[in-house]
Amino acid sequence: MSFTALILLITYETRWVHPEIHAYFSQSGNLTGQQLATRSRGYLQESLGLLLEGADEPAHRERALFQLELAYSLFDIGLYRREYACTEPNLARLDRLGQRLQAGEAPTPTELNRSLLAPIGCLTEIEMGQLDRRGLATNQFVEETRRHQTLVLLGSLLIYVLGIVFWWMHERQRRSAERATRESLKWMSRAMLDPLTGVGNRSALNEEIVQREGRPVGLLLIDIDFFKQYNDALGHPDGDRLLRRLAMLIDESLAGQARLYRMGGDEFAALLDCHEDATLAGDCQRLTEQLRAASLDHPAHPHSDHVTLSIGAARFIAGEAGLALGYAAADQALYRVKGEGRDGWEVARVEAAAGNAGA
Ligand SMILES: Nc1nc2c(ncn2[C@@H]2O[C@H](COP(=O)(O)OP(=O)(O)OP(=O)(O)O)[C@@H](O)[C@H]2O)c(=O)[nH]1
Repeated sequence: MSFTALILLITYETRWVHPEIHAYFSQSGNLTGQQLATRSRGYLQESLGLLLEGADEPAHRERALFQLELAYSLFDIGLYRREYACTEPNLARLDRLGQRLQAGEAPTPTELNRSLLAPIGCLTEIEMGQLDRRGLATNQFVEETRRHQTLVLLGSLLIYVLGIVFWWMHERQRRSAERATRESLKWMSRAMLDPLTGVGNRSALNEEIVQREGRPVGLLLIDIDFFKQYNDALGHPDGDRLLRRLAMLIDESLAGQARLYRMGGDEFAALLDCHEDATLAGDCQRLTEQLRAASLDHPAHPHSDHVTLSIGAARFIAGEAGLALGYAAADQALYRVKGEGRDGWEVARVEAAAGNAGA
C-alpha cells in the first residue's frame, strides 16, 4: 500500500511542474529585451513630439535631448547590436541628432523624420522579434517540461508495474514453499502412522522416546492370542477389523493416558509416563477386564469363545538405551505369558542397568 501511495505522490507532484513553470514565465517585474525596446521607443516618440512642437525653443530642445539620451541608453545593448542589423545605423543617426541638439541647432521637420522615424521603426522591429523569441523559448520550455513529465510518469508506472510483478513472483514462491512444507509435513506424519489402525508405528514410538528423553516411562507390549487362527477362520478383512477395534479398545482402556503404537502384525505397544510398577499392573488389569467385558468373538480360539490378549510390561527411563532394555524386558514378560497359556499379563522387573528406572 505504501508503495502505491508513493507512486501517487510522484504522479501528483509531476502534474504540477508544468503550471508552476508557466506561472514563473508569466511573472512581471523583470525587464525583458522587448520591454527595454518599448521604453526606448517611448522616449524617442516623446523627443520627436517635443521637437515637432518647437525645435526653435531651447527649452524644448533640452528636454528632447534628455529624452533622446534616455532612449539611446536603452537602445545601445549588445544583444540588439548582434541580433538586429538596423541597430548600428540607427544608433549613429541618434548620435548625430544628439550632437546637433547639443550644439544648439534646430533640426527641420524633414530632418527630424529622417533621424527619428527610422530608429522608432527599428525599435518596433526589435520589440516584435523579442516577443517572438520569448514565445519560442516559452513554448520550447513547456514542451521539454511536458516531455520530462511524461517520462517521469511512464517511469513511475514502470516502477509500479515491476513492483507488482516482483511482489506477485515473491508471493507465488512463498505460497509454493508453504505448500511444499505442508506436503512434506503431511508425508512425514503419514510415514509415522500405521495405515490400517491410524495409530503410530514403530518409528513414531522411537520418536516419542526421544521426545521424552530422561523421563520415567512404562511400556506395554500387547499381542493378540491365536490371531492366525482368527484370520484363518474369519478371513483377513475380519482380522483387519479386529485390529482396528482393538486399537480403539486399548486406547479407551488406557483413558488417553498412553500413546498407542502398532509394532507390526498383531502386536501393539502403549507408552505412558509412569513412576511405579503398580501403575503398569493396574493398566494391564483394567485392559484385560475391559476386553472381557467387550466379549469379542473368536470362533477359532482353542481355550475361549472370545478374543484374549497377552501383555508384557516394563518401566524404564526414556532414551535409546532405556528403550532397548525396557522393550527387551517387556517382550520377555510377554513371551512368558504366552508360554504360560496366554490371556494374561506380567510386569517385568527390569534389572539395574544404564537407563533403568529402578524396580
Ligand atoms: N488380518 C491381518 N492379519 C495380519 C496382519 N498382519 C499380520 N497378520 C497375521 O497375524 C498372524 C500372526 O500370527 P502369529 O505371529 O503366529 O500369532 P498368533 O497366531 O496370534 O499366535 P500367538 O501370538 O502365539 O497366540 C499371522 O497369521 C499374520 O498373517 C494384518 O495387517 N491383518
